[in-house]
Amino acid sequence: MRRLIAIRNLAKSFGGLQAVHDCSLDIGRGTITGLIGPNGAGKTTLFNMIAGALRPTSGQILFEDRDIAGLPPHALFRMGIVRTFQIPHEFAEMTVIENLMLVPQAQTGERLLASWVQWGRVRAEEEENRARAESVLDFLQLTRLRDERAGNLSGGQKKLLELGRTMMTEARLVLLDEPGAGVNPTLMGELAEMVQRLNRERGYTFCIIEHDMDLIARLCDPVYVLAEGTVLTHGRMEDIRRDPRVLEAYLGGSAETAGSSAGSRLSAGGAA
Ligand SMILES: Nc1ncnc2c1ncn2[C@@H]1O[C@H](COP(=O)(O)OP(=O)(O)OP(=O)(O)O)[C@@H](O)[C@H]1O
Repeated sequence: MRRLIAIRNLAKSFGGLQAVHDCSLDIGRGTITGLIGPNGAGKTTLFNMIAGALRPTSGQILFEDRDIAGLPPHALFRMGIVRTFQIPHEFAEMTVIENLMLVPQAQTGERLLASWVQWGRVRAEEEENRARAESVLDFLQLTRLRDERAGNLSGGQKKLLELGRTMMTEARLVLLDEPGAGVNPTLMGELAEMVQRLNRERGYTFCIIEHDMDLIARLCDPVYVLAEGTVLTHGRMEDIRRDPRVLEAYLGGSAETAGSSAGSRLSAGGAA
């Protein structure tokens, strides 16, 4: 498997707290890689560093062998690293299709002078953009909601729209932050299917943080387990579920936080 991302000895401290340390992992090209771990394990901090929202204290993030650690989000976006958020950030007053058409960067139409002197080209770009947005809606089976205000969508539909927004870019690596949070089981199934199709048919590589272990088991291979800021183990979910060190990490985490049953989180049918 060729690597798309190689993280080497990554660390991030907040004052005296080492949120991530000695963290090394690979994201293979064309994989759907999962990232799990108890609360406070450092998953979001790691995502923030890959997406450029946080500058690492030390270590490397190699994207196709180029060190991208510390590059700003817009530079990473241009390279095809796209992050979607736990809370979808649609423009509520705009329609679904308008939300999609907003995404492409640096269109000719956004440059005032160009819009005066290159009117034909601007029109052509806009038509191309609209056609792409229509095909995204078709792919996500959201065409019936094309002219709906995005603010009126359900939580799960907003997540599909968020996935659609990544499809309007030249995404190479999509970082999905808890796609399953707050989504009903039917839409969860649709979302999972879309991720699989984007992976299979469009060659997107995904890295997913998720507390729903069934969703992780369904989608991800490999799965990395983070605990106390570093990689505890990685492998297939069915092996990870049986790993006593993983159970131990979750038991420790749950004792400090929610107090829920760590065993049931990891067993089939349980969410963290
Ligand atoms: N901006 C920050 N300033 C100070 N401490 C932070 C900051 N962000 C995260 N931390 C701390 O870093 C540690 C790792 O947090 P992080 O959010 O990365 O964990 P997580 O695995 O994503 O947890 P969860 O599953 O609960 O979202 C925690 O102890 C957290 O309190």
